[in-house]
Formats: sequence, C-alpha cells, structure tokens
Amino acid sequence: MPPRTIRIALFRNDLRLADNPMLHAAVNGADELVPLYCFDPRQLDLTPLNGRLELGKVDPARTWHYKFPRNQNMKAKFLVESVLDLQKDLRGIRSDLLVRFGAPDVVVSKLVKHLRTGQGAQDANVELFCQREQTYEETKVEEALRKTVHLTLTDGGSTLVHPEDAPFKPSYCPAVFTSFRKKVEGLRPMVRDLLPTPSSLPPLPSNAKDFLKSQDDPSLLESLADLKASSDERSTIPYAGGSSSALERLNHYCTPSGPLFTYKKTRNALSGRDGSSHFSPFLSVGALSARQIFWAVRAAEDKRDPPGGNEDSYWLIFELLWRDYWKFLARGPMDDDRMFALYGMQSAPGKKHEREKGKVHEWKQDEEMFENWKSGTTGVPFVDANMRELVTTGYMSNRGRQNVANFLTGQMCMDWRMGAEWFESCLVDHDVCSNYGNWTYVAGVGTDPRAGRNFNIMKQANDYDADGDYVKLWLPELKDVPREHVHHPWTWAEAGEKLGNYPSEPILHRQEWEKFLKNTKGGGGERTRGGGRGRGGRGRGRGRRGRGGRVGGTKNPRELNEQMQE
Ligand SMILES: Cc1cc2nc3c(=O)[nH]c(=O)nc-3n(C[C@H](O)[C@H](O)[C@H](O)COP(=O)(O)OP(=O)(O)OC[C@H]3O[C@@H](n4cnc5c(N)ncnc54)[C@H](O)[C@@H]3O)c2cc1C
Repeated sequence: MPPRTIRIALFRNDLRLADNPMLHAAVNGADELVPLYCFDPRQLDLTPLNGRLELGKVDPARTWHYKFPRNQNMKAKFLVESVLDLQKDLRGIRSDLLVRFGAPDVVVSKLVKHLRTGQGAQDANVELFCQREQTYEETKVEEALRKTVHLTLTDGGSTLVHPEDAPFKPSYCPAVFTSFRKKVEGLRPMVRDLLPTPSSLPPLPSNAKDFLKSQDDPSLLESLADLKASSDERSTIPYAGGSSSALERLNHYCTPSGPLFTYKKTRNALSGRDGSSHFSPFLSVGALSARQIFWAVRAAEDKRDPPGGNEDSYWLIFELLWRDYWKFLARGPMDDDRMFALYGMQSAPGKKHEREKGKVHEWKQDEEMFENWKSGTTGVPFVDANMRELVTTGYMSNRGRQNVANFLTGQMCMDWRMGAEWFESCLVDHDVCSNYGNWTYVAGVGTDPRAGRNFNIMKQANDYDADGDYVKLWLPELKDVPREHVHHPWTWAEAGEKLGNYPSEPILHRQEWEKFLKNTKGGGGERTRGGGRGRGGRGRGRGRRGRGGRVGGTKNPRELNEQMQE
C-alpha cells in the first residue's frame, strides 16, 4: 500500500470555501484533509487567554513602530465571526475547521507530529497548503512553515488578475497605476473563471480532532472579542463577518437595478449604506474573492435590458484593480519592505531607512498633535468626524481616508507610519498592501511621482458634506452650529457661541483657511493647497506651512482627486 497523503489546509486571509485556490489545490490528491486556522498572537491580542492555554504567557499584539493594539474590538469581532462562519460551512459538508491558538509554524509542527501518531500514519506524507501573501511578516511565517513541513503556496486567491497571467514579471510591475491597469486590462481574459465550491472534502484523519483538544472550547473565542456587541447605529458597515454575510452583500449590490449601476456617482459618499460597495471588510479576510465580485458584476451586466455594463460597473472593477496594484507592487518593486519604510521608495538604494540624498521630507513625531488627529480633536470638523467614525466603527469612507491621511502627512507633516499604523489598528477592512500602499501614495513616498499632493480640506468638506450632516453625525458638540459655520466652527465661537468640549481653534493653518473662506465667501473655491515638496520644504508645526499654492499646475481639487484614483 502506498503511504497515505494527509494534507493540512491552512486558511489565512482566504476564509471561504468558494473560489479558493488553496483549498482546491490541497484537496487534489489528498486521502485526508485537515482544515486549520491559527490565531497568531502576533496578529491578534490573545492576552485574555493567558493562563488558559499551553501557549505560555503571550504579550499583546502590537503594530510595528508605534505599538498600537493590532486589532481593536470591531476588527477582532469581524475576524472571529469570519472564522466561525467558515467553520460552520465546513461542518455543513461534513468536514471541520480546527481553530487553534499560536504561531502557525509552532501549531503546524505539533500537528504534523500528532497526525503521524494516528493509526497507520507513521509513514504518511503530511503536506501543508496555504495562500501566498506578499508582505514582510506574512512571508516570514511562510519561511518558518517551510522549515517545518513540505509547503505548497498557492496564488490567485487574493487578486482579480492571477499573478501568473500578468504580462510582466513581479519585479517589473509598472510603478504607476495607469500603466499597470492598461497592461492588465489588455489581458484576454483578464480574470480567470471561478473555482467550484466543494460539496464534500476528503475526511479528517481519525485523530485530528484530538489535537490540542483543550483549545476547542468556544468560550476561548468569546473572550477574544465581544461577539454580542452590536455595531453603533450610525455605522456604515453593520455586517457580520463571514462569507454568508459577504454573499448577501454581493447579491444586494450587484443586481441589474442595484447600486452597482450608480457606483461611480455615489462612491465618494461619506456615509450611507449603498454609496460604495463595502466589499472591503470581506475582501480583507478573504470571505469574498475579488473574482467573485468580478463575475457578479458581469452577471448583473448581462441581466440588464439591454445587456451590458456602464461606466459605474466599469469603475468598480477599476477600483479593484487598485487593490491588485498594491499587491503586485508589494510582491515586486516594493518587496524589500520599502512599503513600510519612512522614506518609502525614496529611500537610499540598499538603505531603506535612510533618505535618498536631495529629498526633503521631514517627518515629525509629535505625540500631542498625533493624539489630536487620532482622537478627532484637531478642531477641523471634516477631519475629526472621520477620525471618530473610524474609532467607533472600524470603517471610514475612501474620501475620508484620503482627507485625513493628507491632513496628517501633508499639513501636519507627521510621520505617515503613525497614521498607517493607527489605521491598521482600527480598520475592520485592514489590508496590509492597500493600507501601506495608499499611505505611501498620499505621503508622496510611494512609486508614483504624481502622488503626495495636498488637498484643500475646506473645499473637500464643502463638496462632500455641503450641509454638514456628516460632521454633525459624528461630532454631537456641533449639533447647534449653523450650516454656514459648521466646517469652520471657530468663526461661530468668535461670535460668542459655545462649542462645548470641541476645540475653539483649529490645530493648523487657520490663516490659510480664512483666506479660502474670504475668497470664496464660504463655499466653492478653486485653489489647492501646495506641498512645495522638493524645494523649500513644508510647514513645521502649528500655524506654519510650507510655500506652495497650486500643485503641479492642477487647477481643481476634484481633478486632483481623480488623479489620486487614476
Ligand atoms: C490612507 C488610506 C488607507 C487605506 N487603507 C485600506 C485598507 O487597509 N484596506 C482596504 O481594503 N482599503 C484601504 N484603502 C482603500 C479604500 O479607501 C477602501 O478600499 C474603500 O474605502 C473601502 O470601501 P468600499 O469597499 O466601499 O470601497 P469601493 O469604493 O466600493 O471599492 C470597491 C473595492 O475596490 C477596492 N479599492 C477601492 N479603492 C481602493 C484603493 N484606493 N486602494 C486599494 N483598493 C481600493 C477595495 O477592495 C474596495 O472594497 C485605503 C485608502 C487610503 C487613502
């Protein structure tokens, strides 16, 4: 008898059965299959389990430089729900998901030994399959796993375009998004078909469930996140984690008369349930694949009368290509971790923590100012409302993210990694590549030479929250401030009115804003704020800013915003 083949299918950010290349590959040729998920103490705070497991004492999981908690509550809850949903789906096809706590290489090494103690399994081939990730910590996990067991890394589960189909080698991925997009849009087909959802799986080895059985207690998961916590009633994303909920959202959004076909017009909404797709939380844990979205969009287009897409349905795919772009960059041109380095792609060659000669970025690490940004008390309502929404719900619209990131880096001149790590800590949809990629872009240290331009926050506030409803939703202190003052409440405070606990002075640039208000009589206005990068520097500290004016000849902030997306 040939030796048995036992496969371990280690789920990472691919928490689904549908269209899952890792699972598909692991099943093929397996006599037995062990689906496994590991809660890694470096990624999720497992300190509530101290003393309850054989892990030893674990420290809280923290972000890299600034040591923020890795997963704030809503994010932890969404992850735990997603894992439980996958377990339910696996049980539905008479398999199971072993949920265990510990670094994956440690858990897998013990599991392999344990499986070999099963009846007739001493000489079994035990092999591990998992999805390949792109970034530093994740690839370190892969290296550690490879030392433990025969490892197969699978591709194609996290992007729209399969990396093997890309018309360039990873290190030659175009540095600018438009070139990347044009190259991949030229592929025929651009996106592969969906892999089938398994209706059954090879059986679990008879001794698999005995492995660290003490960790099977559901109360362990309950202590990692408050699973009963309901989301804030103002939340834009009141979804539970998991692919059931992801499919519900997909089926709601992508119908012939659904919000998909107005997406381009509504995607900049700051709040509301259907302005944008809200697929990002599901994508970040892999409860949904980008390809599932692609094919749901195509199906909705085909069902229209007459059949076909429009610019809105095209634009959703266009945005998903941004997501692909960051993943391809992380694997190619930014793969030496420059995505996390202070000077990013402007680091000196071979010395990613040193600035390249001639570049003038000066980043501050002023804790007090950062605290203002983080807690939503900068005195600039448009920034503060977004930051409070982030902390309360774990989500912020794309428009909000662009603005608060721009404010922190371009105007407060703070180390962009502080912002990126705070986002990592809070965002339910945190995705390493999209988060750090977008931050490097906004901070002007990414691959794209057009990036890093400043927004006019006042104009953005007027354009996207004309009546101040969004600001008032998140800043109850401003509920009585009249519409015409709501984005610059210091003018209301000066008239002797009370703002409660809200700052009566903006943290920065008051004079600039007043100039803007004067020029535009409270609305509209065409000037953009200039960064003046590369010549003469930027503002340093409260009340001062760099010289600039118009940026790169661009006339209009809306035009600028399109560039940020294009
Ligand atoms: C500073 C900053 C940090 C960000 N951090 C993250 C992050 O951690 N995780 C994350 O998924 N997105 C991140 N984004 C991108 C974008 O803001 C979110 O993807 C989007 O707001 C999610 O909401 P949605 O699903 O409704 O998006 P939609 O507008 O409905 O877009 C559809 C999908 O396209 C993708 N997408 C859209 N815009 C971008 C973009 N600029 N970059 C990459 N993918 C995009 C997302 O997967 C999104 O779900 C960040 C943007 C900025 C400016």
